[in-house]
Amino acid sequence: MTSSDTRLLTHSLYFSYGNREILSDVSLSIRAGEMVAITGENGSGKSTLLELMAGTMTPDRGLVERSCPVALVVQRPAVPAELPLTAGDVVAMGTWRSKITRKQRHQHVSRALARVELTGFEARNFNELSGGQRQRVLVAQGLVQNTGVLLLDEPLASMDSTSRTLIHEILRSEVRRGLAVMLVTHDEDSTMLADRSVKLQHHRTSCPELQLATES
Ligand SMILES: Nc1ncnc2c1ncn2[C@@H]1O[C@H](COP(=O)(O)OP(=O)(O)OP(=O)(O)O)[C@@H](O)[C@H]1O
Repeated sequence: MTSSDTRLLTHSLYFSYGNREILSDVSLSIRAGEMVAITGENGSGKSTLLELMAGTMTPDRGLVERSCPVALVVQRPAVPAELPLTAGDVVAMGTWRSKITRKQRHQHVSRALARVELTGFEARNFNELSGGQRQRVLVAQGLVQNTGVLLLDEPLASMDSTSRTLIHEILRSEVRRGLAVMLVTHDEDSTMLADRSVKLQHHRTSCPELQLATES
């Protein structure tokens, strides 16, 4: 790690699906108390990059360094429609690392659902919620993990403006408390809210601030 408050670092990542190159020489980092937006066209490799950073996929070449546990909030979780998982179950999945009692687990889940304004939704079937409500449940699952890094894959995609504002406020408040947040987004407001943004293009990252610095 280059600096003591760096939470996650990627060194020259390369990744291909078969012989199709997706990421080439991607290096980036995120510090404690920082929010970074990852942008780029559909298919540019944003979700793949998050999976590599979270460790749920392995790069072909390059290195990911993590100074703390990392939570990943995926875009669409693999919850089969016939599996009767409740919103509470989905949030509780985020507590698997914690050695806590059943009662404490229940309290953590209720608190996380209350934060995303879904109090009383605990016993509701996850697959019967609206798209925006499901996304709020997933954000709650990310928050309940209490990690040092939170990676979110398009967390606001199906949300109305009230929910977007709520999630923005929650994320900013977590960042103020020292969380490192990296979110994939196509949403201008989220990009504006981030401390910096990194664009994936032609398999690589382009960093607007660095480009401006070299142009001037
Ligand atoms: N399991 C897979 N096998 C083969 N190709 C894949 C697989 N997953 C993704 N891809 C391909 O890799 C490329 C990058 O996908 P990825 O989902 O990382 O992009 P993205 O930038 O997150 O896209 P979007 O903005 O549409 O969510 C796409 O062309 C996609 O079709």
